[in-house]
Amino acid sequence: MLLGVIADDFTGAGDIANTLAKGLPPQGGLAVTQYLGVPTRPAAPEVEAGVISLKTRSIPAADAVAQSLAALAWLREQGCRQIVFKYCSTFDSTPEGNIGPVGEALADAFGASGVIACPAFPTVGRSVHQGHLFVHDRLLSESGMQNHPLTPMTDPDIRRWLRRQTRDAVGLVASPTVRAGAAAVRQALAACAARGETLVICDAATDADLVTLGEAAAEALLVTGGSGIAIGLPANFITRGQAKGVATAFAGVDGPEAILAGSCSGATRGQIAIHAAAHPAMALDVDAVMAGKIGVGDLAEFIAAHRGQAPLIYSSDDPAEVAALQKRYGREAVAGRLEALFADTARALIAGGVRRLVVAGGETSGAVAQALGLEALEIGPEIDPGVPILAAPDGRVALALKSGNFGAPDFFAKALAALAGK
Ligand SMILES: Nc1ncnc2c1ncn2[C@@H]1O[C@H](COP(=O)(O)OP(=O)(O)OP(=O)(O)O)[C@@H](O)[C@H]1O
Ligand SMILES: O=C(O)[C@@H](O)C(=O)CO
Repeated sequence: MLLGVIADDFTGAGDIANTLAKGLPPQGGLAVTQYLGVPTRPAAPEVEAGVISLKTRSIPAADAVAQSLAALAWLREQGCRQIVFKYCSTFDSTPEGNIGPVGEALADAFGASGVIACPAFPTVGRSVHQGHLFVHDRLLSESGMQNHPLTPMTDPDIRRWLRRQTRDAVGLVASPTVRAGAAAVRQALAACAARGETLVICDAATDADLVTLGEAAAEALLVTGGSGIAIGLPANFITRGQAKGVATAFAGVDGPEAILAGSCSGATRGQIAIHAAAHPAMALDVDAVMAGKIGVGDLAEFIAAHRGQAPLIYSSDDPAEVAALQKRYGREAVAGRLEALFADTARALIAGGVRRLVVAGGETSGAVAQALGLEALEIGPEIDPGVPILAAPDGRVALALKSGNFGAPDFFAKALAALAGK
């Protein structure tokens, strides 16, 4: 294994696995496997990039650090020459972490400083200008992310936001330097390192900027960022003759289907509205869930009753209703209960014969993927930017795990068709 990724959530892991598998024309990408948690066995010899999916975005910082270091240890045992710490393109974190604590702990493990930190993902509108993160033409803090149920993002100055989480000062490599090319970036990162800046926010507004950052990072032991930071990395290994450059393949999986949505993002709620207008959809009554009046049996029954019609179950609600529920029950309690319900339901559905499963939301997908106990997934073609098809190695089940903000308006129907190989 050449390249190892430590991802702080499951959909984010799929996102960067997709980027690494695609690579850039004409070279192509790497042979990628996504692992669910730290694997207990060595990687298969053909794997060139291994992406370890953790669920560390919203847990206490010390736990996130411990899990990330365990992932690092396994990836080093597999011989990785470079590690990427993948977090969200909207920099999802709290003032306590976990981007800062995990980033610095990984840097310490390598004795590294002047480490790139870049969440930019221009294909889906995330760009960094003078250290400020934008979602399309809105500052992060006015993009809807200020209402996120777990990690409300209220400061678009991600250098300042990250500094609240870190031990050391945070650097900035702004776009004039990035536009000056890889050598200028390397020089600026070295200057940051000399000033004691462990993590360095790097501007990027286009894929070309990310390719430059990737080129600048060719020899770096550690890189951190959103999936965009990986755009240029496969080429480094392929041009050096260390990796072959492969195209992804997927034959399709047919059979019963289900869609589960726990994401409350604007994008997911829009996708739910479009899907529910033409397909069976069950809106969860969260008060009834919290009271134990609705359980796995009810959800599994709904899916079974609508087999073949692309049935959807969702807990997603608008920010005001989410805030009211959180006030009533506590943020962690309601999130935990819903995630457990979706996870147990997914396990029951797969046991009952469902073979195509679409899940919306990173935390929700993490809970579901853990419950399914799949250790490794192969990366198939991209459904929409940032969302690949994921296939169980035995070819029995195919999954689409969608980050909250990703996907076209008709994503759910599109994903089920893609999982069937259509
Ligand atoms: N109606 C609701 N009220 C309160 N919390 C909810 C509700 N529905 C879902 N949740 C919780 O909100 C969280 C949503 O996070 P999740 O990561 O699944 O989606 P997301 O944040 O939109 O996606 P991503 O992390 O990929 O951007 C989950 O913990 C989920 O259980
Ligand atoms: O970077 C992103 O936006 C996604 O991969 C993600 O991590 C959302 O959970």
